[in-house]
Amino acid sequence: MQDEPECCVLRFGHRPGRDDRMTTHVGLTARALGADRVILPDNAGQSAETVRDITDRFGGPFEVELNGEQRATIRNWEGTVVHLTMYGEEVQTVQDEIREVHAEEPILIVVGGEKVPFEVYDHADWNVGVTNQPHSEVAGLAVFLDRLFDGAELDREWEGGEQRVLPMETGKRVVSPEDIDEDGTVDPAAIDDEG
Ligand SMILES: C[S@@+](CC[C@H](N)C(=O)[O-])C[C@H]1O[C@@H](n2cnc3c(N)ncnc32)[C@H](O)[C@@H]1O
Repeated sequence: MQDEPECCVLRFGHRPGRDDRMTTHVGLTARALGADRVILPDNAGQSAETVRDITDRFGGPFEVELNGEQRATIRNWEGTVVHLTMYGEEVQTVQDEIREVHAEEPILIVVGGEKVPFEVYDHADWNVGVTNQPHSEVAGLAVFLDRLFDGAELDREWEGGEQRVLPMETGKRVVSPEDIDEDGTVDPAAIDDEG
């Protein structure tokens, strides 16, 4: 997040068609929950477009990169590499140590799709399990980011974009960022009820 060393998510592997929604959701979850960048495989162009479009509409900063050299990106990462896997160490055991290291250096969080090769396990500084049960890369990423940022990502401020959602008990309210004062007050005339 802002004012910290970079947090980047790498989606390892992508099967066009079958993985489209999952890969898109990895990108959207990375953006929403505090990462600065997502690296998607170069055959995931449609997912990249969707995540960029959401960033344009709802704000950033957040970078989306397409990169076919995934193994090299992991190997050459200058910082800490965390690989999320059901076979890894318990997140609750290693989260404090990873948070301390991330305060000093960039972190690359690798999530798989299809089978992840052993060299990724071998190269990672930490292989981390969000439980040791099989589930999904999106769920694992969400829990891990929340543990990494200790909940601070929920209060993140967004810059730019075209719209902000106003949280409310019932219904949907969306305004333009320009209609929100620095103290968070919203111009009542700007409120656009969407039903
Ligand atoms: C559906 S799994 C498929 C894993 C694949 N069959 C393999 O053996 O490498 C896709 C991804 O979800 C993530 N994942 C699944 N369960 C997880 C868990 N318990 N903790 C952390 N990540 C998990 C991992 O990143 C994994 O690569």
